[in-house]
Amino acid sequence: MEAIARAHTNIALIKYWGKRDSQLFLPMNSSLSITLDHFYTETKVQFSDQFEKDSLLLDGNQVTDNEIMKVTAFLNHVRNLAGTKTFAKVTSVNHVPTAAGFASSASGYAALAAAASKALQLDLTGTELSALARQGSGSASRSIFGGFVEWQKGEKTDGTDSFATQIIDEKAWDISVLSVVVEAGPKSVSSRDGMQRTVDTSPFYEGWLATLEEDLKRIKEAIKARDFTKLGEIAEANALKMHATMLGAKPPFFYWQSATLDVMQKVMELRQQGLEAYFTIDAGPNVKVLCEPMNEQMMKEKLAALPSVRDVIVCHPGPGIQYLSE
Ligand SMILES: O=C(O)C[C@@](O)(CF)CCOP(=O)(O)OP(=O)(O)O
Repeated sequence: MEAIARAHTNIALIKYWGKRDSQLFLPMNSSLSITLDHFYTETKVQFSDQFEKDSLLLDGNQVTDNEIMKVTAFLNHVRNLAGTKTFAKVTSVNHVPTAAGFASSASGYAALAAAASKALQLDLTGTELSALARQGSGSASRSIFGGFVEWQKGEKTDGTDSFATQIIDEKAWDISVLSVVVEAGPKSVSSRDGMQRTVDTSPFYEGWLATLEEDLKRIKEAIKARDFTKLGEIAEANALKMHATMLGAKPPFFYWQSATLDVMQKVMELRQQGLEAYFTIDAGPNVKVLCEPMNEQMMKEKLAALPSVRDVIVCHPGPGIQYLSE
């Protein structure tokens, strides 16, 4: 029994940053993202009684024990749904600029959820697949769908109401998302550890949470109205608020390098000059710059000209889960 699936990465405009239940990957708040067309993970899963344990080949390399433990824990969810104890061989390839550490847990666990459930002939709905992928990595719940996607936090303690839904598909509104790759510095705190430390110790965390319902409501209005300015302003402010929370953590931490600030300041300067763009940043030094398609080439040239920028890849809204054959 085997299957292959492809899932694309996503960039959050309203960030997921903190869990209310770390076993079930239940978030403190709802989040909203754009699935990207250029970056994806392709994963093949084979179940066989011949296998004595789960194995994972990632980009042609065997992985660490910790990584295989996480995959086995995740596959146990799928095995429980299928009522089997069979082990699996997982082969995964990240089609992302690896040099930039773009290896995305979102596309990785979304592709794994889809391929593993398909291989075991579980005919899951998009909602069920999103809730399953969430238990591998929270942001993976969003990569099940294409276009603009909302992961509703849910209220139930068992997480059955915490899954993503598509707001508009990838063809409904074309926005340019420039992935700006800066110098890869020392390994920073993982998003999983970073959000946990922030929730546990930052006095700014409550203030962050208090603004999110309004941010989400207003950005959905902006999407409905195709109002790029409103969408960009909310997304940029939301990212900055998220990064502010970690500065108050114990011990404090941050992801930005000087190159990150170079890009942020250039985007603000260009906006002042009339070239409208907004930035968002996740748990790393790289920056995603939002602009309208008519400005993407100019933006790409301006950003690529910064000495600390290594690469600029132009993305657009991309598709949800795809099943492939050999
Ligand atoms: O994507 C976002 O909403 C914002 C972030 O990227 C950070 F900026 C968080 C992603 O966290 P994830 O890797 O999904 O954590 P997990 O559930 O502990 O695996």
